[in-house]
Amino acid sequence: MTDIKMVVAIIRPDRLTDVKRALSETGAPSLTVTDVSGRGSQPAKKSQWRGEEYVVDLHQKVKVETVVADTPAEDVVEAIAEAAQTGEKGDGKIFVLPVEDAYQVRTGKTGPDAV
Ligand SMILES: Nc1ncnc2c1ncn2[C@@H]1O[C@H](COP(=O)(O)OP(=O)(O)OP(=O)(O)O)[C@@H](O)[C@H]1O
Repeated sequence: MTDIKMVVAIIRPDRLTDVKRALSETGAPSLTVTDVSGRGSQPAKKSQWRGEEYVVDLHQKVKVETVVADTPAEDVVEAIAEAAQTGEKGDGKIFVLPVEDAYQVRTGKTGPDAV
């Protein structure tokens, strides 16, 4: 049976348009996008509010979740990485997770056919 994988990418918000395009071109156009904030090795920023200095250590990012069955997860990772990279700290990370099963609400299909 075909493996189902979820590729979770945390990327810069301004790379989203290019990442969406890259995913479509790779044959994996379906995705879920969430605004998130997070922390990696990107340094904290100092800001001021009403004269008080404070540290912003959580950065605005976008989480892109793509579940694939027929398209290899490695291709999805490569497409996202290429489209999301600027070379600066904070470009993000990509994780690949196994997916137990899938269910298509409209048709009742399950497994890879539902993806
Ligand atoms: N180990 C992790 N677990 C969960 N989320 C992470 C992890 N590493 C990074 N992230 C998420 O990815 C975002 C971007 O990470 P960032 O690019 O700063 O990390 P890095 O890959 O460690 O460093 P850099 O690419 O800057 O050298 C973080 O703000 C966070 O949301």
